[in-house]
Amino acid sequence: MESISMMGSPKNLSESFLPNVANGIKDASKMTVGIIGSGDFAKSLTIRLIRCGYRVVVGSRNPKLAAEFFPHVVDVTHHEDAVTKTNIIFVAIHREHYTSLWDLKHLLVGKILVDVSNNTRVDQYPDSNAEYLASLFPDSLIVKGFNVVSAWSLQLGPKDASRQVYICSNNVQARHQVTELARQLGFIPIDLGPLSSSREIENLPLRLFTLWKGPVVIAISLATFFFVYSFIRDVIHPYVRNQQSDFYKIPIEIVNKTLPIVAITLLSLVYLSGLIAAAYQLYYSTKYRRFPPWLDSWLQCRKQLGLLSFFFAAVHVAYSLCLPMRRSERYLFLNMAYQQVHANVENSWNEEEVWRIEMYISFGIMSLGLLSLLAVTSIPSVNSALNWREFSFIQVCYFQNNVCC
Ligand SMILES: NC(=O)C1=CN([C@@H]2O[C@H](COP(=O)(O)OP(=O)(O)OC[C@H]3O[C@@H](n4cnc5c(N)ncnc54)[C@H](OP(=O)(O)O)[C@@H]3O)[C@@H](O)[C@H]2O)C=CC1
Ligand SMILES: [Cu+2]
Repeated sequence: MESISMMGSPKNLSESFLPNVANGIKDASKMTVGIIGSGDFAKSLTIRLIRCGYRVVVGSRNPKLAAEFFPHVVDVTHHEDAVTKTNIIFVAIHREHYTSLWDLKHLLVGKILVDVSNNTRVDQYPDSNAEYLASLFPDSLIVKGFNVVSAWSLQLGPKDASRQVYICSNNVQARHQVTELARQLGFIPIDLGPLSSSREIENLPLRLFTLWKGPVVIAISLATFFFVYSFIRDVIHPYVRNQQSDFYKIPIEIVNKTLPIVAITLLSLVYLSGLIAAAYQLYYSTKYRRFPPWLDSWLQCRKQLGLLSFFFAAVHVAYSLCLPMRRSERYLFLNMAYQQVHANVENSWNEEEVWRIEMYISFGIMSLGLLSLLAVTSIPSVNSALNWREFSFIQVCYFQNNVCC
């Protein structure tokens, strides 16, 4: 697989555009990177490259028009001109337009073409976009990469959380050079080997989205169910039985009753999948048996379930903090005070009740604190900064202290 020959001049290739790791970013100013296309991705990539000290040449069908949207230091020119000026070219156009580059075939021999394209559906075409590009330009060195970052996060710069880029190519040297370029741009490149991995890489951004689908549907269903349940129990039931109108409870009290139940149910789903997986392994007395598909996908979306649980818990806290501010609460309080005066009760302090509420609030705040720790450690950049022991310590800590109001 690694045998595609370097048709151009390999010596030239490695010397001309990528910095020696030891030379670092300083050398980037001498290098020119080409981009075909002048769309959103091309613009954002250009900005990132310039910030990191690279020179950029953009190839467009209409350079005059396109130049207006690029910084003046960028050389915006025709496709032919652009590809002759550099050895590494990002193909920032959609798959359907790859054939429009056919006439440049002789100019692209031995050059690195980086395919950044995405599809709209998983396995949309029989071959991956990168493999298709490779079939059109068999004498070029095709590298797949950068498709998992959005144009938006490209512009935001290296502080943004989505820093991982997956890279693959049949040519080891080309792969290495694009990997190094990604690193210079502040990304964390992940080498996925030969070009056959490109299908997987192209499906990644689409799959990431599907990981949220199930948990979001579950959260919405749970929220609807518990909202309706609380509504019937706390509003409809007193109304039917005693003609007592408690409809004012709908926007805050009923919602605030639903939120923690959903949060705790989602969190229990996170841990339940792990327990079932452990039971499954114990039952078959092996770690090396594949989980059934439903359990597999459940295990994969634990992080999303956990983050949704955190979301519901955080909103619940905000609602709870607002409870005493309500006018209804004030009326109820005044009415109670009046009744107390009427009944000639001077002090209604109930020590047991006081302690119960104090503990209840304290545990609630504590569990939110731990849940936020759990949520923060699930962010990839934080997660990768923790070692295995630190991570499992936080997990166990939470599991043992988990309480809900
Ligand atoms: N936008 C994003 O966030 C991301 C985009 N991508 C990928 O990057 C690629 C470009 O995306 P994006 O910049 O958003 O797309 P745009 O539609 O914004 O731009 C595509 C560019 O392709 C060129 N083009 C359009 N039609 C043709 C044609 N018939 N023949 C040749 N060139 C044509 C145009 O450049 P000109 O007129 O100058 O020739 C146009 O600016 C896609 O493959 C996409 O999947 C990947 C990750 C994220
Ligand atoms: Cu609570």
